[in-house]
Amino acid sequence: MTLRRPPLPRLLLDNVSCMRNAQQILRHVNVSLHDGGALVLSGTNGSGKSTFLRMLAGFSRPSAGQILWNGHDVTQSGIFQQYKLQLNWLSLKDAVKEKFTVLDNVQWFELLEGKQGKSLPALELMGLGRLAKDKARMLSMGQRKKLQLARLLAIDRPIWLLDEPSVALDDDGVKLLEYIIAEHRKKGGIVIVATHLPIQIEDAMVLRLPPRFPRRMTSVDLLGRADIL
Ligand SMILES: Nc1ncnc2c1ncn2[C@@H]1O[C@H](COP(=O)(O)OP(=O)(O)OP(=O)(O)O)[C@@H](O)[C@H]1O
Repeated sequence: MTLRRPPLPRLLLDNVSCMRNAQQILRHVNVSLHDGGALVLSGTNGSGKSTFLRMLAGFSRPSAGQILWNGHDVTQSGIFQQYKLQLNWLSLKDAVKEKFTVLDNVQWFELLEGKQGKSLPALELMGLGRLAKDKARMLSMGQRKKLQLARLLAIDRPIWLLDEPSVALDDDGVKLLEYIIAEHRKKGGIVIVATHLPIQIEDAMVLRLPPRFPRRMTSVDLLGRADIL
């Protein structure tokens, strides 16, 4: 009888800690995600959800531990180049160009990705098909969020990092978000969502970050306080 090794997790956080502005935000986090997996980061304002996502996106490094993609440390430069091409990042800054049409705002990202043909179907799925030719400045906040979600679908990368994806969406919009997340996972995609709002994601791991409290000022803070210098 041959013993098969279990498959490596696609993404593994191995005892990861993270600092921001000289304060510890995450301590010794261990998470393993296989294809089709989902992780929900919850917690109060300022608890570190966005910091966690930024670290996964490579904007900062863990202060301890490792983030492994297919078993490789993502902070190694050769690996990082490949890893970042797996990521689809939805942030609170929507990067919507108001003078461009709604369609151009999605198609531009798709073209940068070397892809074509998915932007209009993605906008239609998100209920923005009829606004495709309108200038993006005409969109409401919820519609702008749907435009961002259409970009996720058009770019179509495997690991979604979503920072507060349901903010500004109405109930039907949230259901649509939950639907596209479920469909992405069915195709083997991984989804990591930071949110303080309820969201239905089947079998998702939930990591609740503890609240953070005001702390003593650091030298970094003091340098930024002109009033006390
Ligand atoms: N640009 C920054 N520079 C330094 N510190 C920051 C910066 N942005 C946030 N922080 C600090 O990092 C900590 C975590 O913030 P973060 O934005 O990750 O929290 P969050 O859980 O995403 O909050 P929210 O629910 O309000 O979006 C907070 O204490 C915050 O003050």
